[in-house]
Amino acid sequence: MTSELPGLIPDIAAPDTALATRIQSLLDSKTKPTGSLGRLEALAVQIGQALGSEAPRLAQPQMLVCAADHGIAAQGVSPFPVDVTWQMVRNFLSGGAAISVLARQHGVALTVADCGVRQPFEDAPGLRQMRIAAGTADSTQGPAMSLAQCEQAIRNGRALVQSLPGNAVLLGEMGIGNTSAASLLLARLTGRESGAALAACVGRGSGLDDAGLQRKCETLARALAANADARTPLAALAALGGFEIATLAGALLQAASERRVIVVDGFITTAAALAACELAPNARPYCVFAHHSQERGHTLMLERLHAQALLDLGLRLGEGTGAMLAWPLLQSACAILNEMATFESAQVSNRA
Ligand SMILES: O=C(O)c1ccc[n+]([C@@H]2O[C@H](COP(=O)([O-])O)[C@@H](O)[C@H]2O)c1
Ligand SMILES: Cc1cc2nc[nH]c2cc1C
Repeated sequence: MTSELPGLIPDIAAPDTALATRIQSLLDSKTKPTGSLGRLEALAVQIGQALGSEAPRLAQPQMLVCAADHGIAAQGVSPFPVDVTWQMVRNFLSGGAAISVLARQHGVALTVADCGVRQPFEDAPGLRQMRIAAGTADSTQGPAMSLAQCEQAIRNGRALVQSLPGNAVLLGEMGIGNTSAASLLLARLTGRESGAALAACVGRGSGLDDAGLQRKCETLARALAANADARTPLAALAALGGFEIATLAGALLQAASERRVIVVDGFITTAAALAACELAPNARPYCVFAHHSQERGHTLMLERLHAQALLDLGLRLGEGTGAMLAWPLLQSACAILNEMATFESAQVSNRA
């Protein structure tokens, strides 16, 4: 916890281990060999623990996609033009993007937040205006955000979740250049700042070729050098992150403080979770990591968070698509816990 910033980081309840034990016993009483539902059982325990109930019911899940632009994109670290962020947000809102389709398929409400896309948006249903600036500054030249901007983004994310109903949030993002910001956070927060160690944090993002990847690594090394003094989690988030990443970190912290279940999408959303959990380690048990992204560095990020992702589908889209695809597993975990018969109630013999 960062004590010098009163009110920025909410109090988050530590997980109730006695409750976890009770939920596991309940699962063990169901009509199945002990442990035979594998990781679905651990998921049921985690959801019950987060929601504080032996009979957890997921209610009014909210898909939140945070979007912003990145100054570092000017260095040619993405194969796509910056305008794609703005264009894709419009696509989210008009219902044609992958996340729009999947959220609709699963009956999950979709909210898109403009946290700092270069070009502003007119008001639209489903859009929250939370822009801090027209993209971050280029982190190869100095901090991407001021500390004040970063704090504002965290507060915006907290307010956003506070305004949404339900007890589960699914988090996703959009932002050309944001795999660079996420890799920079991974590199700084895990001390992998040069050579092969840095290269292990950096991937092809939305589709760089070999030469592009090489250039991206060199660019990120310059950004780390230009922000060598940003070493605390908050300073690193400000100097190397992005408006959408900081907003997501705030959203996650607020959701954890309200004991909501949090479904974390891919590489960039996990970077937000990494920063949030460095700021408030108690947030970690509320996070379900939806999928293992193809982006290089995600494995290291998940390791740092002691997390095993639910799915491994070779996804590298972002937007929250992996979180949305994992959602039915959370629903199944709750259904198992709430609806399965026990050996006793179904009069099934339990072992010889
Ligand atoms: O979520 C992921 O794991 C993921 C991996 C690679 C790329 N993306 C998406 O691609 C965009 C960033 O890619 P780039 O190459 O512009 O840094 C951004 O909009 C992300 O949502 C997302
Ligand atoms: C087209 C496109 C869609 C995306 N969705 C999330 N990130 C994206 C990046 C691109 C380039």
